[in-house]
Amino acid sequence: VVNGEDARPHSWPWQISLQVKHGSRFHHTCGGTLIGPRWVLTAGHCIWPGDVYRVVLGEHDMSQEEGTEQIRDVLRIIVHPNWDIDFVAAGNDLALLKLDKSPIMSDSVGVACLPEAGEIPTHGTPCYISGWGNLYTHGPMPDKLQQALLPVVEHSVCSRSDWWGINVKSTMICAGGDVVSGCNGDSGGPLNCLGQDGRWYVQGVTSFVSSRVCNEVKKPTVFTRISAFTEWYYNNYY
Ligand SMILES: CC(C)C[C@H](NC(=O)[C@H](CCCC[NH3+])NC(=O)C(F)(F)F)C(=O)Nc1ccc(C(C)C)cc1
Repeated sequence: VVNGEDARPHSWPWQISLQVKHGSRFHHTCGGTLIGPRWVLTAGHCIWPGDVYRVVLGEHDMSQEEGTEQIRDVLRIIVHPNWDIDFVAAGNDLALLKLDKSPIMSDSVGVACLPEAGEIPTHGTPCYISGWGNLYTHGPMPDKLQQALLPVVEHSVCSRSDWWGINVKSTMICAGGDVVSGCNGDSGGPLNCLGQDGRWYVQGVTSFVSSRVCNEVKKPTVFTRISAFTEWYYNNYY
């Protein structure tokens, strides 16, 4: 997250760290959201065939053992059938991970609220991105979970030719601007938006930013719109 701040620990209890095994060690590669006791939603582009993953829940500071961390193995990975790493602009950048067993729910670990099918967050809805991604383009990863307020940019603006043009589809949400943005490593994490009922809903899964600079002017962060895939994840969730 570029130009964000340390999140209050465990204020986004559905935020997970997806970690990939290299040699004998695991390291953070993407964010994700706990959407059910044994199910995590992340980005399709976070998954590489043949890699071994694990999920860390209740994490805040990656450099400390805080006593709230819970580690789970990934039993099954279901990447959206229409995700294609060579056609990021087509969208469908989603994957479901089934955990070996449910984490223990607590103040630090909880399941996210998801939007109704087809719900579109309106222009200017307050949404926070959260993640352990780079603090700036090609910059370092933080130890503590970061967050930043990213107002929603409506599709009609985001799809202008000097913005994302045809690369942004109606199954995506744009949010943020030229100061705050997601960055590498935030992929797959949640876009947390305030609902009318005063609860936080995860409306998006962090998908892409400009390949030139994470917080490029007129290139807001682009998220997969979860409410466009309700049927897919319910059908795969058992
Ligand atoms: C150096 C990094 C920031 C490069 C940049 N990476 C990204 O945007 C990566 C993964 C993108 C999936 C495809 N590899 N996502 C992120 O960094 C995220 F913001 F989500 F955290 C990128 O490739 N961006 C990109 C790729 C394709 C498009 C097409 C839609 C034109 C647009 C942007």
